[in-house]
Amino acid sequence: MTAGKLIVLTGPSGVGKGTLLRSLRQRHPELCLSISATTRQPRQGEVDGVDYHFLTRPAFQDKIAQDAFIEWAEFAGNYYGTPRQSLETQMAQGHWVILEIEVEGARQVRRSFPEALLVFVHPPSFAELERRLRGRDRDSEEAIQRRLERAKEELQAADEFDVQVTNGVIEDALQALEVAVFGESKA
Ligand SMILES: Nc1nc2c(ncn2[C@@H]2O[C@H](COP(=O)(O)OP(=O)(O)O)[C@@H](O)[C@H]2O)c(=O)[nH]1
Ligand SMILES: Nc1ncnc2c1ncn2[C@@H]1O[C@H](COP(=O)(O)OP(=O)(O)O)[C@@H](O)[C@H]1O
Repeated sequence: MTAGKLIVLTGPSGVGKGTLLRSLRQRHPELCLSISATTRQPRQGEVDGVDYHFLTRPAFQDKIAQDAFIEWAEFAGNYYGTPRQSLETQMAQGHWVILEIEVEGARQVRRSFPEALLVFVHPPSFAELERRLRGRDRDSEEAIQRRLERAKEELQAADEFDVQVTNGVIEDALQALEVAVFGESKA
């Protein structure tokens, strides 16, 4: 069995990580996406076990105690973590696995998996980040404010990562991401 590759996509909430990953996986269906656990309430249309594994805080804390996450972090008042077992199974099968996680979790992955490829996504400007967060109309004003506060810190950490991509024109960002992951673009 060959070990797979681990790729981390990080950057502020609302920058377009999820959007980029959806497009990347349309072009490269062989890429596996890790499904995170969270204590956040499901948004309308989100499905347990598909978008996230939705857990109560005590259940999440039990899993922390059992060392069931390869990384976890608190973000905007909720816990988020990457389940260890499914990731290790996919990697052992030789799959390439992508994590879409915030910066603190990405730092933990760097420590545990130094060979992982870590990609940081920038917004074209802070004003555009705010516009995207508001435009998707999914979070309360309080949740948006917490994401924007956190974004300021996260943007300062960009230099810690292997590759930095700016998500201005989506096609350009996708191409840069493809080059980072595969060494070439299909576009
Ligand atoms: N550390 C960590 N962060 C995660 C994980 N899953 C999601 N996140 C990040 O948590 C933040 C909030 O996620 P979410 O509430 O779904 O909001 P959204 O990404 O802005 O739509 C985002 O930056 C996600 O990338 C995880 O397993 N671990
Ligand atoms: N390159 C882009 N140009 C304009 N809008 C974008 C771009 N990428 C993403 N968006 C929009 O920005 C919002 C946030 O994107 P999303 O993928 O949910 O971000 P994240 O997963 O990083 O929180 C969505 O409404 C999405 O359609």
